[in-house]
Amino acid sequence: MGKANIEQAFKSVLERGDKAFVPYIMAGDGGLEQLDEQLAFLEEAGATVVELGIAFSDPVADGPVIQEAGLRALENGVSLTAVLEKLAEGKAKRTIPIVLMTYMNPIHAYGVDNFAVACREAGVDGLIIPDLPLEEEDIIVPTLQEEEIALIRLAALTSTEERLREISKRTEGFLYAVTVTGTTGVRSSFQENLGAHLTVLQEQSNVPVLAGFGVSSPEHVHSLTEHCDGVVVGSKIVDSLYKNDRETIRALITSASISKQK
Ligand SMILES: O=P(O)(O)OC[C@@H](O)[C@@H](O)c1c[nH]c2ccccc12
Repeated sequence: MGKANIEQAFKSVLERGDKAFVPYIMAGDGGLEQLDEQLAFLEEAGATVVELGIAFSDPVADGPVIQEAGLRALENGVSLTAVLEKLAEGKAKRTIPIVLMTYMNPIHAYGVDNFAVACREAGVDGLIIPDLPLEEEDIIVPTLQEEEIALIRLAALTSTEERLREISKRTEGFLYAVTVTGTTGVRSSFQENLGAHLTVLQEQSNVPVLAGFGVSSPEHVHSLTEHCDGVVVGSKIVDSLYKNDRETIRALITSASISKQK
């Protein structure tokens, strides 16, 4: 359960020599009744952990593909409460760890302590909260620790060295190394010194380092995982799931699995 579940999932992938693959999907894109099947598909396709997004009216870090998926989810009437209920219902059927991605506003509306308890009851193992800076973490960290839920921190390319060290030290579950400046979404290439940046983060961090933002092809997965433990892929997965192009998703997930390609 919780943080330990995430740690175990990474451990077994990395110990067999594979890289970790974390797909991001928007909860309720296609209707919340699809969620259980979507999670089962990702688990069966070989994902390590799933990052599940909660639609929000003001998604500052999200690019166009994720924003549109969020609008579709909101049109389907999806809310944080509805997603947590759905996750709780399907909990016994899943083994793949779940990380929720939500902004602070819906958490405040829910009530911080109630939210942490509801996450545990729903089988949520970790959280990504992009608009929660290190300086404000105290409002939620103690209660997450009590419920043993990991808080995954984001390392930005623009952060100072000192800040990156602090983020690497504090993060739980994994370190989310953001590979580009700006919002989420497919990019054709990455900046030249990215490999060196990821290597520094790997050295500083006691947990796996995963690169995310702009990753959309097996080639990206191969080149990034030369410098880190795995990848997070959002827009490409969201787009492919919307088009029901499951083969593209399978191929992407398999590209992180070195043992399966031999
Ligand atoms: O879509 P991309 O470029 O593949 O990037 C992953 C990203 O979508 C996912 O991790 C995510 C969606 N919304 C976020 C907000 C902040 C940080 C990360 C995210």
